[in-house]
Amino acid sequence: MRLGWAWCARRAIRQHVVVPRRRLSTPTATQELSKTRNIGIIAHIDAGKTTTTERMLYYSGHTRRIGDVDEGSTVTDFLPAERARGITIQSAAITFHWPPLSAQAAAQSSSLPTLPRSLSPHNINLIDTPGHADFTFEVLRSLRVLDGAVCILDGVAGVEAQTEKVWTQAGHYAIPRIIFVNKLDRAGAAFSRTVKEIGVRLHGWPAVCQIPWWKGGNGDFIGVGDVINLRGLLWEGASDGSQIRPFSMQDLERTDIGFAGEIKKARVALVELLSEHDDGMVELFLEHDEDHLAIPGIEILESLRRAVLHPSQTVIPVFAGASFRNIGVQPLLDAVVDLLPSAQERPDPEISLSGKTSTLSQLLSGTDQQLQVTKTKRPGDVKLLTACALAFKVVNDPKRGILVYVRVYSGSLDKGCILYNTNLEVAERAPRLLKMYANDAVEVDSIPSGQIGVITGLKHARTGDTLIVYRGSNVKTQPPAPLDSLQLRPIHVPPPVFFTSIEPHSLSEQKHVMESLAILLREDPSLHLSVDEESGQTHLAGMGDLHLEIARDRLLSELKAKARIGKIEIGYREALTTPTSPYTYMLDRLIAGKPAKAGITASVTPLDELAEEATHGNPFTTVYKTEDGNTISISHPTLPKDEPSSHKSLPPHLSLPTILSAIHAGCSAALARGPLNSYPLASTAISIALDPTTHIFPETTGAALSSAARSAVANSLRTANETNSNVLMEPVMLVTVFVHESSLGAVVQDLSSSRGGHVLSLDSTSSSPSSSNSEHEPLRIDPTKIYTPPDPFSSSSARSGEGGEMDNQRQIVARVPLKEMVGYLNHLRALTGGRGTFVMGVDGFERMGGQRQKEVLEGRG
Ligand SMILES: Nc1nc2c(ncn2[C@@H]2O[C@H](COP(=O)(O)OP(=O)(O)OP(=O)(O)O)[C@@H](O)[C@H]2O)c(=O)[nH]1
Repeated sequence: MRLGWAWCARRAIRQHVVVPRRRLSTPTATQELSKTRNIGIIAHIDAGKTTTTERMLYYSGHTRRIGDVDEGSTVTDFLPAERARGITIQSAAITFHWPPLSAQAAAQSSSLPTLPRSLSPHNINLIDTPGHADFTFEVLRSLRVLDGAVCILDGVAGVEAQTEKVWTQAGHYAIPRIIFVNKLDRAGAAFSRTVKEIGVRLHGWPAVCQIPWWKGGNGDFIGVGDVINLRGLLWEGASDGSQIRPFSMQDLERTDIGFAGEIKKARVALVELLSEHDDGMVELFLEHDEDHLAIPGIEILESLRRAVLHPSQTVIPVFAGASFRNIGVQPLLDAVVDLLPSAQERPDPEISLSGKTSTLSQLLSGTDQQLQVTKTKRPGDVKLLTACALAFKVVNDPKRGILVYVRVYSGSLDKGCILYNTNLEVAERAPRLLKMYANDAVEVDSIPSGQIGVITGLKHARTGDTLIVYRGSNVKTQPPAPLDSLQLRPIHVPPPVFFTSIEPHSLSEQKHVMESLAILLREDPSLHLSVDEESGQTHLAGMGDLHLEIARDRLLSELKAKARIGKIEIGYREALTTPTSPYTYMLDRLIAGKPAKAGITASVTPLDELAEEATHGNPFTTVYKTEDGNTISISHPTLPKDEPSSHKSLPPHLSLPTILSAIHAGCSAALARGPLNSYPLASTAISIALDPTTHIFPETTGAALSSAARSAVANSLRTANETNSNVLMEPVMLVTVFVHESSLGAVVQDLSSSRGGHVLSLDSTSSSPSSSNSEHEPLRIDPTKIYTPPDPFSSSSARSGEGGEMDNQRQIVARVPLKEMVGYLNHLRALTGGRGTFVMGVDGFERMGGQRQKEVLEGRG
């Protein structure tokens, strides 16, 4: 027997064939979408994502040597900061083919289910995602553009906390997933236990598609048993893992009868499992006289595929390997092609338009009832849309400048097209389009729907922005409403909880420092920058201390900014305790050499959500919400929003939208710095009462209104602080800790007594906070009902499989102040003998106790 991919990869590698660039750049427009896989690799930090990706690139013939994470020579971890730390920080998107293009000759058909899809070359767009909790938003942003995912688990550590978190997030996006249990060569590796954990902690039925092959039953890890095709695959000979020797069941029965028997058991279990989830498999089973072993491998593959593509995926195909030893990667690539969907097979992307949500195809076909209502005035306008894409990653490449990675969802982005950015409300031309092959780029003329590519030369687009092309577009004009508000898959980024100060070494360095910061912010919108005009201080805020550490390193080393960076501190917030009376600020001075005049009447109150709800939908009131749970409510009783023709009291150069956005900007600036200790305000409601007869003059400009709003709000906040003294709020985290039962008491005691946390629940690991809060209850699976092959090393492993320690795993969910969680991992490890893990996310801001507030205000916090 000869394996198609093994043969092709071997030939490509033997001849040192790096597939010619021009061939790779075959116009993507002509490539069949059905032969494209947009996939991501998700996992816990250090599970082996980068190591596996390097092998994928090598076997696809794309690289000539296998990069090594430990040597810092990988293709995907290409930022110096990533290489230095050996971790992935930024998602890199790479395109390659599997099987290699040279396998074309071996392919006879790929669309018919009589042969596996993996016999003919497919275009794989691979997004490598970071594993560290501080980079959760990197992961979320990547998830939005994926059509499928490979989750890599460390076969020693099993399912880890971060994996569970990302897995659940991927589930919310309904992304079909398969699992690769990696590192099976390591001492303590336990495949069986890991498979059971998949069932219990990832809430799905593991479909064991491969079982590990240990030499002599308990020796080195040498290959896998292929349960789908009933054979053994032995990696031998070449050290690069390119030579794989297949063993038929007959061969195995002669040489390793125990292993052959286990493959058969696994096959029976696989068919039984599929029969419970796929009617097609029941029919096949009956057709083949109820003989589990007689069903052809291709039929098993098709049944698995149907189960994986089911919208609420409950069957999780599991594969085995050790990437570092070059074992298992080629069949994993086959599984990507065979089991994960093409863009055509994915549900329509979610959009929001004029604040309503719908899907892209409903919008394009005009079938969405909700949207019909909002666009009644000009229903034809959405038909002007010719292409729609999401900028999912911005990377500053030292050689090529700013690269904007996009996923196209409809139409085609053509070289030179004019893109309208609906987030930033600017239009810009796309001068060059590229396809990225790791560090290599190939210029293309277009990026069609369903594909991932790169635009260079854009000046504005940031990570997360929606880019549209419409008929009649022009760099100077906006698209007609409602197209101008179209947003693809919007995500919510919670407020930053750490910050640091940045001070350029000298005035002459300031420009470069600010430009470098602007690059960082374009790349990563979960970083926030605030410049305080009064003190001249610049603050950079982020989601975690590592997040800011990496930003700092990149700023200084990579972008060569010359600045002093302060220590990383917790981002506290300020809040009011009582409301203020309305305060009017009248501005009358020169701005940029011209007379400017404007008035603003503002009052500030602790946020009352009910009152805010009551104003919703009122044409005489405009409400903005800011990220820290503040609201800015502007009442304009003589200026109805939907009747601009009645705004006769306004000077001709001012429109209501200009006025509102200027006031919004001024209020936001005032909220960024509170009077108590210069922290931003949270849970504060600003009310502005706008009366054109007393606040707007012929000399009123947007800048004047903004400045007046800022002063009015800042004065109100100061008054509140002087009379009633404002309070500090601190970030509180929702923490989920996974521990063995024996450590439960100590960990709970530590969280609730020493760290001032509130334990919300104690549970077995079969429920998670994120899923239990959701409308869909997670599937609870009895681990004794999951098939697994025996673990030869189970007695020496840290956790046992069948029942055993896994049943004694406990999950603690608690709310704990962030300050108490700094450095918690080391403490948890000490309390749990190294076995406890945790994940956390911001749950909100809470008022601090008097003593703690005093400590922070005195600089001891
Ligand atoms: N023994 C063994 N070690 C492995 C295997 N795969 C990866 N490693 C090692 O595990 C460590 C982490 O591997 P990476 O590939 O960087 O893991 P990662 O998941 O990309 O990590 P992040 O980028 O930080 O999220 C490295 O030291 C690898 O050499 C394997 O199959 N066996």
